[in-house]
Amino acid sequence: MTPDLPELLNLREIEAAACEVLPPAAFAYYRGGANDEHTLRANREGYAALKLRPRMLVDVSQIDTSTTVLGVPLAFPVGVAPCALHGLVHPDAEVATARAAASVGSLMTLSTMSHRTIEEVFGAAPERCWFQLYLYKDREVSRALIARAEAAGARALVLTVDAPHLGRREAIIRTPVHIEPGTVLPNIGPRTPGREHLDDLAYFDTLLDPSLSWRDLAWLREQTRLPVILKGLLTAEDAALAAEHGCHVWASNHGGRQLDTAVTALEALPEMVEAVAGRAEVYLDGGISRGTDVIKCLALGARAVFVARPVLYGLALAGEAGVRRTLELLRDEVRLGMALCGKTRVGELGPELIRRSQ
Ligand SMILES: Cc1cc2nc3c(=O)[nH]c(=O)nc-3n(C[C@H](O)[C@H](O)[C@H](O)COP(=O)(O)O)c2cc1C
Ligand SMILES: CC(C)CC(=O)C(=O)O
Repeated sequence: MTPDLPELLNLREIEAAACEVLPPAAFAYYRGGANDEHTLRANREGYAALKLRPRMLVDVSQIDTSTTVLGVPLAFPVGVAPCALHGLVHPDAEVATARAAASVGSLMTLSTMSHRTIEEVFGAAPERCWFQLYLYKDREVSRALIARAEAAGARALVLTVDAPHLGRREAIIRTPVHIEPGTVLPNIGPRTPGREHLDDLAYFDTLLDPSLSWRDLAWLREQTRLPVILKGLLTAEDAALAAEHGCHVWASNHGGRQLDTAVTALEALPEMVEAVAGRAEVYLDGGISRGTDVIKCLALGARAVFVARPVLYGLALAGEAGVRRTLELLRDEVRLGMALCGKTRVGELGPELIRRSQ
């Protein structure tokens, strides 16, 4: 029997409980990483290797975990990363996630590959949504999505740049994702004739534009006035280029789902923050499951972090309430962790808080 939400004391327990109830194809799709899953594991393991240097005898009777991301106020420095196909595990899909995020003062990044429409999701979390864009070969379809996201109130556009093709996720080769016949995936348009035999992710792969390059950012700028964030960068070189192109930076290896053995975003963060040199905001995702993970990322220069799988697991367990429980656990852990580090505001989290283990 699935335990009640209050009995699940941390994100790992939420994951374990969700994995018991997930349908096999959703489990394979949500959990999996690319190839041998080295990067997937490294994402999690990296946080424990970084040791904290807490300060004592600081008045921590008042802790303020709030911050802003591109002007959006966050009650704590954690947002929801874009994830495709929330509807595999809950009928309210991305609407439930958006509501939960808004209810705790977080932020929802809506994936291009969603079950629910941009307007439905953004309506559930006004002023608290970003739109994640996968650029299609068919620019006209992408242009229309950008216009709709902007009209519906998106506060930023997140262009995913680490997936010219989908990585090789062997779990979903074995157990492919097939959406129920008759289900409309609102942002992918009708099937291209001749591609009907493909499963939904293999089909999505055929829509992506592998020619996407820095030159396309000029086209993107012409389509929108929204701030643009490049998601999936992992080097100082690319972070510097992003800032030169007027974009913000989202350090990520896509949850170990793209290039296996790629560096972790946590490892890459210090060089990226240095390269950006304050010209852009820098965010991070990958493997976050504890408040101390969040604190370490902020100490190394991230403005905020994002979580993907933990949110999907909360959704699978209990819809909106499950996502809320996931985010509340992180929020409370961030607050306690800051107090135990002797820090009262996120602005006080700096590199002196971290000691690298030998
Ligand atoms: C099931 C699933 C679907 C995802 N879908 C998207 C997506 O549509 N767009 C995107 O940019 N990233 C997508 N990602 C990557 C996440 O945004 C994130 O970068 C990654 O999962 C790392 O976070 P995590 O370790 O908290 O899962 C997806 C990840 C998962 C697990
Ligand atoms: C539709 C997919 C390409 C979503 C994705 O980014 C992922 O599965 O990692």
